[in-house]
Amino acid sequence: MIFESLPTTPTSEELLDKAFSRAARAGRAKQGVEAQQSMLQTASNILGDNLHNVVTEWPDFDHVDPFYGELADAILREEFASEDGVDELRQHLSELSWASSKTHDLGREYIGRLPNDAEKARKLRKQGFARMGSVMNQVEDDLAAVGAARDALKTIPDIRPDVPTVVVAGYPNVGKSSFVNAVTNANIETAEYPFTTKSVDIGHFQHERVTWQLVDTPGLLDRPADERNEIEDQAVSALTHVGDVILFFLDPSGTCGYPLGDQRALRAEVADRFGDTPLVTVCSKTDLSEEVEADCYMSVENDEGIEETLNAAVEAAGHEPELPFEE
Ligand SMILES: Nc1nc2c(ncn2[C@@H]2O[C@H](COP(=O)(O)OP(=O)(O)OP(=O)(O)O)[C@@H](O)[C@H]2O)c(=O)[nH]1
Repeated sequence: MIFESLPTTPTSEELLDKAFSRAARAGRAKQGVEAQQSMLQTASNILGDNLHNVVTEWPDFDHVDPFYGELADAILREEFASEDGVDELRQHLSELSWASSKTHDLGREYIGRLPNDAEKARKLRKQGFARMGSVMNQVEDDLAAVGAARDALKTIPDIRPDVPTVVVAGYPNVGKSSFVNAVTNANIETAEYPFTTKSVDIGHFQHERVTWQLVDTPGLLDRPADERNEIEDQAVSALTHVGDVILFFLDPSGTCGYPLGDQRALRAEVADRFGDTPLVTVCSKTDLSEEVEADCYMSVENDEGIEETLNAAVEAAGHEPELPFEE
């Protein structure tokens, strides 16, 4: 997952400690003005390079897969408590970019101004350090925000946008997880969305030597849109980028507790939200009730129709990917 490899972001204080202690060590190895020069060089390099690294470790959001882009935006809007998610992160990163150049420049500037007198040089070096310290104070909040963003995004559910994906939807208790468990041999990873108590269950199944993802999203695609908050809604929007087909569960048995009319209304809403993504309706729990109109029929209880349901979903997705996905 793209945000997984982001290293911990240092704080301003940590960077200053590191820069000044290394500088002191470098200074001790030299004498007089040279010692001051070496200290300025070391401190500005450490600050400038580390800040630069913090910035360049981030992917370019213009080229991030839309699933991750949109999900990251939702998570960051929550994290920053602001309308701007990724845009706000970009602003913090550009402040850090500025600070990176500024600390490098200050190093150069003060080295250029060092007088020949060792004591005067020491005073000027101290002044240079104070200015670097003030730059770091200015970006303290930016570093903290970038660090918080990194911590929040690190836990994004590990859904792979490049793997063909069946998204499961339908009201609670209609049999979604029983089906997902049945086809994935209960080999399910559960990941929490970092911004909500909602989780996502990701399983895999093989179809003609191709690995597919099966994604269930309890709390998101199992209720009407007006019960989702704005950020949950954006998570749904992110899901529209990964789903190759929606498998919608209709449970006519009455055991799930939702009338068929409500279930059909949810289906219409989900279909609408996913736009051109094909939707396959599966009538579940056929051992319990009369069948209603659907594309396929299934009873996990009787182990009937499971393979057919998978085949219908894969066929509706309408494409076989070129490369099998290896774990
Ligand atoms: N008789 C019968 N019961 C089923 C079948 N499939 C699922 N169930 C039962 O229906 C209940 C709900 O099934 P789940 O698979 O948990 O439903 P879900 O849609 O994943 O529900 P949430 O996890 O709450 O979203 C469970 O008690 C299952 O054992 C079936 O084919 N026949």
